[in-house]
Amino acid sequence: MEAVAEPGNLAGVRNIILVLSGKGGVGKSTISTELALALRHQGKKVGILDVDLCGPSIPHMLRAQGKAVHQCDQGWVPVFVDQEKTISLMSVGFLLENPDEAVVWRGPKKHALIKQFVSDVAWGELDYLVVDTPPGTSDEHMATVEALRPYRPLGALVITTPQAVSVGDVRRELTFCRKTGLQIIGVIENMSGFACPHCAECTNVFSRGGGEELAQLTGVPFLGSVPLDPQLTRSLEEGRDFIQEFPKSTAYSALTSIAQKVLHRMPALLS
Ligand SMILES: Nc1ncnc2c1ncn2[C@@H]1O[C@H](COP(=O)(O)OP(=O)(O)OP(=O)(O)O)[C@@H](O)[C@H]1O
Ligand code: SF4
Repeated sequence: MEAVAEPGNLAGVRNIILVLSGKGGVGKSTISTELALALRHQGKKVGILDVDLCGPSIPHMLRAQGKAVHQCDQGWVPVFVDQEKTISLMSVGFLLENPDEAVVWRGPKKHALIKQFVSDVAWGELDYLVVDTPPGTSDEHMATVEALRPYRPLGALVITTPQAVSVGDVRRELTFCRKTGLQIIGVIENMSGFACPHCAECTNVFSRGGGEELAQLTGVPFLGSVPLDPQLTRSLEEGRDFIQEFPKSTAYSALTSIAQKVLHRMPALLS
């Protein structure tokens, strides 16, 4: 049986979720953020590790930009995004002098930071740690998976948009998971239709169902479709809690249903 290591700063973290996508801009950071908020609303304590070194957008989405990361005996203390301290966040965005400056580091420096993020953040007790990764399957993904592999349960959520070109990228992402021994929690289709802010109508701007079809073809669970919702875009822009503010929206139903499926699927990854 595979060894289960639970040392150091991840000792109090009960589940780790890696969020992956084949290409950029499909909503990986959006899903990471909203999943964390949805899990929090279901009473869970959640941490977010933003490993997207070149485009750390989560501090903005959670209105935490400009906050400072402090040091303690165990390493970095993550930033708490709410007063109740139910969501904590660590991002390279907190370490840059100018948050608009691009990270142009070479591979070894990126690897070192990822390793440090995995080992040196004092998360304390967490039900879920959501890890937002850069798009694709780069060296950074290898470094992240290698650093996190000893910790279980560890699973991957794969985000796609409905179009065939994005679905093709996801196929490569699933191959990456299989090759690196990463268990797949499921596939999520984002930007799946346009949810009208005035009525419940959902219009399929692009084709629909590519994510579900791919999940079926590859034997991976399909966790749900999240529509494009202008209220969600605005909430992310303004760093507001969409899950709290729009409980009647189609995107809310989709996101909370996905969070419940994740809660249900995680223990199964141990068996
Ligand atoms: N379901 C949705 N409804 C409305 N807006 C969305 C939705 N999903 C994503 N967006 C918007 O699309 C943009 C891209 O999303 P996001 O930054 O999450 O993508 P990403 O895959 O993380 O990108 P990157 O490749 O830069 O890491 C953001 O402005 C976000 O607000
Ligand atoms: S989506 Fe259709 S029904 Fe909804 S407000 Fe727009 S036009 Fe009206």
